[in-house]
Amino acid sequence: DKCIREGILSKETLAALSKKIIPDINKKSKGDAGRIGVLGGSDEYSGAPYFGAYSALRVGADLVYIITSETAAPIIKAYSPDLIVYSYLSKKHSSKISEILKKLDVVVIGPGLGREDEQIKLIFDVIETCRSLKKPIVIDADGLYALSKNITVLLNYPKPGVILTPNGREAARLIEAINSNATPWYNYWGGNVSVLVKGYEDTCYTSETKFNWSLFGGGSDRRAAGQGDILAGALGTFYNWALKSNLCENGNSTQLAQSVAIYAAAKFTRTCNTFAYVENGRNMIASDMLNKIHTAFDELFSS
Ligand SMILES: NC(=O)C1=CN([C@@H]2O[C@H](COP(=O)(O)OP(=O)(O)OC[C@H]3O[C@@H](n4cnc5c(N)ncnc54)[C@H](O)[C@@H]3O)[C@@H](O)[C@H]2O)[C@@H](O)CC1
Ligand SMILES: Nc1ncnc2c1ncn2[C@@H]1O[C@H](COP(=O)(O)OP(=O)(O)OP(=O)(O)O)[C@@H](O)[C@H]1O
Repeated sequence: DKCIREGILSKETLAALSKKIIPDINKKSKGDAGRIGVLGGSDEYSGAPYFGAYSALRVGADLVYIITSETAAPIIKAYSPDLIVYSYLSKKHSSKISEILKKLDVVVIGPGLGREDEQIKLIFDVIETCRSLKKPIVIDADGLYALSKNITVLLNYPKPGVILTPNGREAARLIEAINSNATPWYNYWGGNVSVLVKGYEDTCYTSETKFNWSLFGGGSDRRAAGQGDILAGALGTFYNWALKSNLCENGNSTQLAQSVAIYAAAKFTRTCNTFAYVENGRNMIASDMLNKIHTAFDELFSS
């Protein structure tokens, strides 16, 4: 079946590389398979950071931390005892946030963050802290809204880089904010920032065009709220694993690691969607996809 438009990476190569990044689980210590943080949640949205964090954990990170608002924290704790939830998502706790960021492998910014000025400014500070710590980050949802309000904040972000995951509308907002014809918009921030534009086709753009691809097929027609959050959390875990795998024989390529992690997360989310849709039909919701993580993971990544 022809369901990927190829750069130099064929869909077979992407599938093989995404299997290669999955770490062994034997003889490891807690933390070796990843410490992922999700910054998001607000008065309105407690589900989005939960979906993201739970997905990162179920995909295989050992420890997943949520940094969220005081209002969302107790709600998320009640959803799951498996997540570590801090109620520090406010300016007054900046130093506590920085301490938590230091121990993370990947930081996922944005699910359910909301669009209050205070939270948006806080995200700019978080990005600056991540830059100085050279933390890989994934930015989704309202994190992308924040980025559109200060589009230069990611310029020349250092390795191991950033992955942005806009839906069509969020991509349009970023393009409007960039407002330049000088370069393809997705290369605006420099070589270490890659972009997944989600939709009927998922398209991966890196600064190395040879690692770009587009994926369609699978999934279902059901567009339940929260699917993007599931993708962003899973991507946090896959990105960490891809960075730690030696995918290139000659040195490490950030862009290849990003491309493979994005492929793993996009394909995984579509496969969870397919399985959940088969069982629930048009009544499917994002929580049904969380129940299909094991089956989807086995289908895609077991050797
Ligand atoms: N259970 C929850 O707590 C959820 C919270 N969410 C959060 O809600 C916040 C806002 O996200 P939204 O996606 O609503 O914000 P957007 O500003 O991206 O979308 C606003 C509205 O635009 C429309 N839209 C979205 N994508 C479109 C597209 N490609 N083409 C045309 N129209 C489109 C939708 O009707 C949407 O309600 C985010 O922080 C997000 O994480 C969502 O993740 C859904 C689940
Ligand atoms: N028309 C479509 N057909 C098939 N799959 C789709 C379609 N639109 C989105 N998807 C898939 O759904 C997943 C999430 O994308 P979506 O556009 O729903 O994100 P989002 O709007 O950020 O989600 P959220 O509701 O969590 O904010 C991706 O894996 C994407 O490939």
